[in-house]
Amino acid sequence: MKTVTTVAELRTALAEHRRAGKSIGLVPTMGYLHVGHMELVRRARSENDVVVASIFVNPLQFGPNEDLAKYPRDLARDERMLTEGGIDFLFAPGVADMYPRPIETVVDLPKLGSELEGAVRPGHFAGVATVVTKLFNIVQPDRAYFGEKDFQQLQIIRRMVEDLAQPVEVIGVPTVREADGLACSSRNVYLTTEERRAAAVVPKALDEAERLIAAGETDPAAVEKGVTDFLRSEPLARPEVVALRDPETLEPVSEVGEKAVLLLLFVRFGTTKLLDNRVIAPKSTRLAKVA
Ligand SMILES: Nc1ncnc2c1ncn2[C@@H]1O[C@H](COP(=O)(O)OP(=O)(O)OP(=O)(O)O)[C@@H](O)[C@H]1O
Ligand SMILES: CC(C)(CO)[C@@H](O)C(=O)[O-]
Ligand code: BAL
Repeated sequence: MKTVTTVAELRTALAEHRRAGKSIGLVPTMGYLHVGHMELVRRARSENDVVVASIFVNPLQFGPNEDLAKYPRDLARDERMLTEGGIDFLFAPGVADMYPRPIETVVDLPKLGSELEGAVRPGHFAGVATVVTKLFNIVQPDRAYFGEKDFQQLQIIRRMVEDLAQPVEVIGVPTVREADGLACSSRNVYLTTEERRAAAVVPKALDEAERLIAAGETDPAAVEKGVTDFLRSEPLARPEVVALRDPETLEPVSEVGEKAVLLLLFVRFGTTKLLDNRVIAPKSTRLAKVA
């Protein structure tokens, strides 16, 4: 694996492979890697001739009061993990490499990007869409890999690629979890021992939603309230988003049970924000599965 920090160097290295007709897979990350990231790497490795991972803690997607400065970083450890994962290039630019001048051009999805997590983090998804577009332009990958853990991000990137005809296949990878069900996340290291124990309530809240819907609840507001109450039964959990939505458009649903619905959670423990979600299958499929 070769670590590259400048746009020019990466472009030169990849041009040769592209000329030789090799397919290129991209795994964009902010580093401090864990087994969730490595699952993206494994998928990319199995589906492409050349694999590029990027590590860039993108200032554009952090709000003024967010954790940009303290975001966990360990490049040497990440390099070891990516070498083991068998990737070809690590693109690890500095801020001056990615943004030599303050950026004037922004990719924004004002509607999709301002809801749910976007309502709690104004401007976040414009920062994500802009940096992902720039990474796509630099790497020109055939395929790019994103985790379903960040479900809204994945749908925003899919929509951006469709709207702007970006020539990339976007691949969503299922969420990798810890033994107690908590989704692996770089920010889990911020949790105190007590908060980490308490955080197991988040995946359990997804089960609670399934239970309520399987028991016949069809009113989305009632399911959202049931899940919020369940989360609040854990004193350290502060639910900020508990929303049932259409999995593709992310729009509110009027009823649950007939169609697949997305449950999206954004829950704070102290200053740490945790995300999780589940697409809950329609009743008919669940019955079919039982039969
Ligand atoms: N548990 C996971 N399973 C699958 N993919 C994941 C998981 N965690 C992160 N990813 C994906 O890895 C990519 C890079 O994510 P990122 O570097 O922000 O890590 P993260 O663990 O989500 O960090 P944070 O704690 O800051 O949210 C994203 O596409 C993200 O969805
Ligand atoms: C996609 C991404 C690498 C863009 O900075 C980031 O939002 C992330 O790690 O999910
Ligand atoms: N994991 C998504 C990137 C972020 O929280 O900024």
